[in-house]
Amino acid sequence: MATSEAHRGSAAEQNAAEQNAAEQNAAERDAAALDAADELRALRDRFVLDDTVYLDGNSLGALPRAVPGRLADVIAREWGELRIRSWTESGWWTAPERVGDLVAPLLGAAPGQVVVGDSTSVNLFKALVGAVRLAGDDRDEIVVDAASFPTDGYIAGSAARLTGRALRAVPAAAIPATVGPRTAAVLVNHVDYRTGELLDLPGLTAAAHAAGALAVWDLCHSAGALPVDLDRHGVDLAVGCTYKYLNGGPGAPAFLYVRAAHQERFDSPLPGWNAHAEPFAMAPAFTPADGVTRGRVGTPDILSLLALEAALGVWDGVDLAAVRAKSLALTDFFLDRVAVHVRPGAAELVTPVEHRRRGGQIALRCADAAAVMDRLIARGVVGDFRPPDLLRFGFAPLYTSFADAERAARELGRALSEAAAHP
Ligand SMILES: Cc1ncc(COP(=O)(O)O)c(C=O)c1O
Ligand SMILES: Nc1ccccc1C(=O)C[C@H](N)C(=O)O
Repeated sequence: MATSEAHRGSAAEQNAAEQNAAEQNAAERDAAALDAADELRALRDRFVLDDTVYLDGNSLGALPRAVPGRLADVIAREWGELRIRSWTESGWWTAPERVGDLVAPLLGAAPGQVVVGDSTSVNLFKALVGAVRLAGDDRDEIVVDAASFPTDGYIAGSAARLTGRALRAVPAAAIPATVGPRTAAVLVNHVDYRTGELLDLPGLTAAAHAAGALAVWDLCHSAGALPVDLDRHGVDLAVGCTYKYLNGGPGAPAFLYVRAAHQERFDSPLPGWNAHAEPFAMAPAFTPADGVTRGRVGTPDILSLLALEAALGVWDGVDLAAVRAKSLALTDFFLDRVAVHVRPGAAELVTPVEHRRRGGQIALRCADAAAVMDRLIARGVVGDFRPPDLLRFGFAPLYTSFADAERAARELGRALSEAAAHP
């Protein structure tokens, strides 16, 4: 009897294993079919990738193939041979505006409104103090989304102290009810770096405007991940980094958008000589340059800036609506596969399911998230951990495949089971 029960047990196990294998094959076929139908799939070849499933492009984008050769040329020829002549002959001096105009279409901005340079943090400072000055003296508070990336809150705090304004940090949902006749500027992150929630840029911008305030947006997690349409929605000022979905490389310079209508009155709190109308006149008095150039500060970081310029070549001929459609399809597929591979209760989804509220990443909450992510990375799937308990998975649509999403979900299920078995 014991033998026949053991026999029945192993037959049931074998059955389950066969069913799992069949389900797995079907999932891999589904992923392959989705990849075959993906109109962006050829773009993956524009990047240097390996066998790793790389889902951290929302922190550091992958390396575009065109960058190493271009950077080698900048170093050997433009710097090594032309030296100082390159400021004019190689177009170094005007690169911040030129590269800004390459970023602009990805933000839904007409030319002449985006300049590239400095870090996001520095540009946040310029944008916020600039916004307060544009708003005028009778407005004495800055409103900030309390869930912002920390640097936004820190810089807003300093901008408030320096300009003598109060800082009010409130949840994004409370912004429309918070803004009023005292509000100078509102600072919001377009996509929450933790939860991946996409905030309502048109609605919150309109709410700020209805109160007579300026809307300042941090686009770090949306630029290159989805259409932004700054011009169409009347955004006043915006900033964002270029090392995530724009693949500019570690520490790549950030961008600053100043709406054309505000440029004449935009008064930067960091008016370095590069922001001067005639920098080479080296005049003792400051006269701001026309246009978005007045958002510049000092000498641009040429190597990083030109690496970014080369990296932006991957966007040639790419339709942002197709990027967004693929991003949503990838994250939907990943969630479907997580439901299959992850034991119920082992991880909780914190990213909104609705498309209109989702950016380009998925975040899951689980116990021992840091250790789970370490296990997952050891299994060849790179996401990241954000304290206290989040696993983040960024799906950069230009180089992430549906097969990657399937493998990531499968390995996640294993990493979670392993972590539960060996706490
Ligand atoms: C929303 C947001 N703002 C700002 C930053 C960073 O700013 P910085 O480029 O100055 O490091 C990040 C990520 O690093 C971010 O996610
Ligand atoms: N710039 C970095 C440098 C080193 C490590 C991470 C970053 C990030 O960009 C973090 C990102 N902003 C985040 O949303 O977590």
